[in-house]
This record gives sequence, C-alpha cells and structure tokens, in this order.
Amino acid sequence: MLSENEIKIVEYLKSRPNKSATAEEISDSLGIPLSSIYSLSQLLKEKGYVRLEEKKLTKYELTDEGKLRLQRGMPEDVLIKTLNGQSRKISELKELMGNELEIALGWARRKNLIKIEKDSVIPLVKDYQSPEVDLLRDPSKINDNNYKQLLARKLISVKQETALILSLAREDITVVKPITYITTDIIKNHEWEKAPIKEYNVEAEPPFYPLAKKHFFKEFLEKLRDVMINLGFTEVKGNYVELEFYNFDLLFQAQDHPAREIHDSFMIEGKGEVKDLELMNRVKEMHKKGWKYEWEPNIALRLVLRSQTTAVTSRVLSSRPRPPIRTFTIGKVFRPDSIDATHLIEFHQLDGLVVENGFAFRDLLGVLKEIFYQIGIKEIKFKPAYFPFTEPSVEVYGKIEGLGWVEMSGAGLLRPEILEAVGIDSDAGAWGIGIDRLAMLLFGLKDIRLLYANNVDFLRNFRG
Ligand SMILES: N[C@@H](Cc1ccccc1)C(=O)O
Repeated sequence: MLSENEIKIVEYLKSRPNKSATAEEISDSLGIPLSSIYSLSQLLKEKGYVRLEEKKLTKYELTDEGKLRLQRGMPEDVLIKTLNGQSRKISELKELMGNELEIALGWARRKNLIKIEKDSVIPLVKDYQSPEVDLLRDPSKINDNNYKQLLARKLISVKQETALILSLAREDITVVKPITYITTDIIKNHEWEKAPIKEYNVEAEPPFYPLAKKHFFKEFLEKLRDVMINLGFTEVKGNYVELEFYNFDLLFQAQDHPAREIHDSFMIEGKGEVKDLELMNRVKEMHKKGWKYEWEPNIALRLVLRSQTTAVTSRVLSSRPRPPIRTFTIGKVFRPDSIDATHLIEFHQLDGLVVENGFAFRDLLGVLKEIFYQIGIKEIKFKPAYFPFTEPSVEVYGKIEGLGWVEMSGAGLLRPEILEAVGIDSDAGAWGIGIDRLAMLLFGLKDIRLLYANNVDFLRNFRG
C-alpha cells in the first residue's frame, strides 16, 4: 500500500524517459520538500518500488568575479572593444581602463588578439568575445574539459555534491484506502479486515492557532479603571470637543493663560453654549475678582479639543452634585506638539475628584499613594507645584526600577474660588495622571508610539 505522496513519486518516475530522477528534481517538480522525498524514497525502496543510487555530481557556481565578468565581459574583451580596430598608446588605454589594462594585455597577447609595438597596442581582430563569457552565461555547458581555465581565472567555484537517484523497480501501483475513522458499519461488514487502519501519528505538530487577546495598552487602561473602581470611585465620561469654559474658565485658568494660546490647544471652529447663565456669571465674577481683568464670554464659548481630562471634572462640578463625591475619568486629551519617541499629540489622562467634608491635603496624598501602589508603583514622593485650579498643589513623582524618579501626576485641593462659583460648600481634592508615559516606562518601551502599535507580530510576541 502506498501513500498519496509515494504514489505521486512512482507516477513521476513512470513519466520520465529513463524512468529515473534525482531527489532534487522530484522535489522541484512535485513541490514536496526535499527532506520528505528522502524519507519517502527509503519507504519506496523497502516496498520494492524503487532502487536508490548515490552519485557524485560536480557543481559549478559563478563567483562574484564570475558574475561581474558575465555582465561586463572579460578584460581582454573590454580591451578589443576599446581599441575598436585602431592602434592606441598604452598610456591612453591606461587612462581608459585603469588597473584592468595589465590583465587585459596579458590575456589578449596570449590569445593572439593584439600585438605590442613600442608603446602602442595594435589589434589583430576587430571584435572579440571570450568563450569564457559564453560558459558563464550557461553554466550547464561547463564540464570536466573546460572548467580549469574558469577556475584558474577565479570565475567559478567547484563543489562536489552527492545526488540521490531514484529509478523505478516496479510499475504496478496498488492503492488501498486506509481506514482513518472506525464506524459500526466498518466493524459489522468486516471491512477492517481488508484495509489497514491508519496509525495515529502522535508526534505530528498540531496547527498553531494564536488566541485573540486584547491590546496591551487597552488592558492597562482597563486595569487603571479597575483600580479606581475598587477604591470606591465612580467613572464619568466627557467629550473630546469641549468648550473652553469647561476646559479652562471654570477651572480658574485666566483667558490670557499661555495654555490657551492657539498653538497650545487644538482649536475647533464654531461656538458652544452654556445653558446655566447663573454659573457663567459666577465664573465671570471669579475671574474679575481673582485675576482682575474683563472676562470675555465669547472666549469661554470657543471650542477646543480638550487639553486635560480635568475638563470632565469641571463638568462634574458644574452639575453641582451633592457631596460626598468620588469620581474619575480616563480618556484622551489633545495637545499640539511634534511627535517623537516621547511625545504624542493625543494621549491619555486619568483625572480624579473627591468632594467630602473635612477632606484634607493629607487625605489627598493618601489617596494618590494608594492609587499608585495599586498600579505597581510602591514608592512616591511629592513636590510643591502650581496649577491654576488647586492650592496647595503638588507634583507626584514615582520610582521606577532602573530609571529613578519620574513625574507622574499633578494634584491639589480645589481652590475655594471654584467651589464657590459652582456652589459646593465642602472640601475637595483633584488630580490628573499622565497615563501614556507611565505605561511606556512600566512596559519598558523605548518609544511611546509603540503603545499604539498595530503590528500583529509585535503584539503577539509582546509580553506586557
Ligand atoms: N490637568 C493637569 C493635572 C492636574 C489635574 C487636577 C489637579 C491638579 C493638576 C495637567 O494636565 O497637567
């Protein structure tokens, strides 16, 4: 009994004029890997279908020099072409042919193509093409008689190979379909006695089906969400397109604050609307009193792509919720910048808000410590800082193995001006954490853009 591929090999040998072929030829013609042909030929031999014979073959391969000469011609060819039937001075030829000239002269003389008189070269032929080049063009013409010259001129290399030759020993092919699946019928009808039962190949490699998995950065964002929810915070969401009123004004960021310059936020055409006119008025008073300038409602109604998720916190505050409040938001923010390995123009922030009677600065630091601990950053320290909407304010630094202290967050107690404007009579703390750079450092990535990688091979092999 023969397998499918064994049958193919026998059929192939039958089709050959001398009923034989090398393993390589069979592999090329049938598209079966050479290694399989080797093992199948052993099986065919054992079953008496083929005879095997090993034969030493000489293989000629072009060297780099050979490939070059095939393109350009041999130096003596170039010389004859350069002479073009006319005598020329050696010095002139040297200019034209450089170092190649000496070799060319030597071979051209030996082949009787030129004569040298005094300092001139006189051609004896008008055209010439070396037989060497013909052989290089068609290496199958190279044989025991003509290879030596090519070898001496370093145009070819010679390799000895052993070829396996299969020749047909028997032509009658019997095909018996083996039983691969046993049914009750096969047992009842005694078919199992007539055909062989295919053995299991317990060593066969199973096909590889990669499991679908989430993008590692998405998983990281989900982990942050879980951390916040476990700490008793409720998630809130906002829009990417936001009024300057919520992104800046309500947060006590003056209208001439540098972050509001056209090159520091993405501006969007059109105007927004604030329905709560009383709130607008109170924000206006807050700016007048605090920053001492004429607050311009038209500026507040301009649209931007939110530059901080604190805009979402601002929306929460503007709805004048009843304390106690613990909310957080995770989302994209947008800032113009030039994109490189550490800068993106859209990235993620996590902003949080706590409004509770008696919520003190120490409590805020405690919450931050807990959040970072849960993310895996066990050591943090605080540095005094400034934000328009908080007082006192801090920057939070976290320690990352091998990198040292890295700035991760801004935080503070909300300014009384803001709480007064939104009508909340309670203590409140807020913070904003930059997520992308943090993720990049925790994942040990050298380029922040890899967080958005969509290269499936990279993602499949990346162990976050
Ligand atoms: N929004 C600030 C961070 C911050 C949020 C809340 C309070 C204090 C600071 C930033 O983007 O840098």
